[in-house]
Amino acid sequence: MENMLTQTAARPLTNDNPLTATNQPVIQLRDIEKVYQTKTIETVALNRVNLTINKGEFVSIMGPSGCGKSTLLSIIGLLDEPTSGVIELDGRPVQSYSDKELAYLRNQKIGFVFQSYHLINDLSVLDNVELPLLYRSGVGGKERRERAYAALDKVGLSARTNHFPSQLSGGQRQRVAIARALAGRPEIILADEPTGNLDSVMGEEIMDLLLSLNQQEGTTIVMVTHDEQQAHKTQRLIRFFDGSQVS
Ligand SMILES: Nc1ncnc2c1ncn2[C@@H]1O[C@H](COP(=O)(O)OP(=O)(O)OP(=O)(O)O)[C@@H](O)[C@H]1O
Repeated sequence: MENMLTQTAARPLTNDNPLTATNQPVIQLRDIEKVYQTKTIETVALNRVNLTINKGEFVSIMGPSGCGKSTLLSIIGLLDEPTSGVIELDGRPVQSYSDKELAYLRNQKIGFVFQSYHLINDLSVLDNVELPLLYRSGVGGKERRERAYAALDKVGLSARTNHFPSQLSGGQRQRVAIARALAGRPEIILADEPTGNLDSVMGEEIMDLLLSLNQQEGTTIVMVTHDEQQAHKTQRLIRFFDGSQVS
């Protein structure tokens, strides 16, 4: 593997670049409830969840199928709204942000990585990584390309920029998806079972990459996983059951 993040030199330690978790809350959930109502059934997906995640933390979330993990990530990532409760980002309730500020948070502060990669098969690796930057004001063509190359270099895929997703292994595809998130320079990465489709060797590689991002760049990571071993590599393991945090 060429030039993985794990092999790059750590950046100097500054307030913006902590090498370990800080005591500064970046995400706070207060009494979050999410109720899905269909014609026939009401499902309480999240039941009064209270959670604080500090800047620079790597937190994993585990729990049985249907206990609300993906709902929690969607709400933290501002893709979905809670039925009640307050979310604070950087100490400020999300409700107090303007639409413009919310769009900024969604697009720039937070990066998403999904189990099924969500790559576009007709686009090259480089174009996949550049794509979200097209929707960013203030990022011109030259900078887009530079950021995409840099992100692909970080995940060890600089030799694959002209490949298409179908020409890559599952682990490589997930690395492209991580590079796509990194090109946006997010402070927070929300990863929903990022190794769920991978065999154990490739899963380890992706996990090492996420650990390096957290340790070397200070990126806050919240990861849903079914893998106990991987969860134990993170700084904190939160268990959910039936919409509530149990430990
Ligand atoms: N759009 C929706 N409409 C109705 N019910 C929903 C909706 N999305 C999720 N649910 C329900 O909310 C509960 C929590 O779902 P969620 O996807 O958050 O669970 P999960 O822990 O991520 O599960 P898995 O591990 O299987 O992915 C489940 O009972 C699910 O059926």
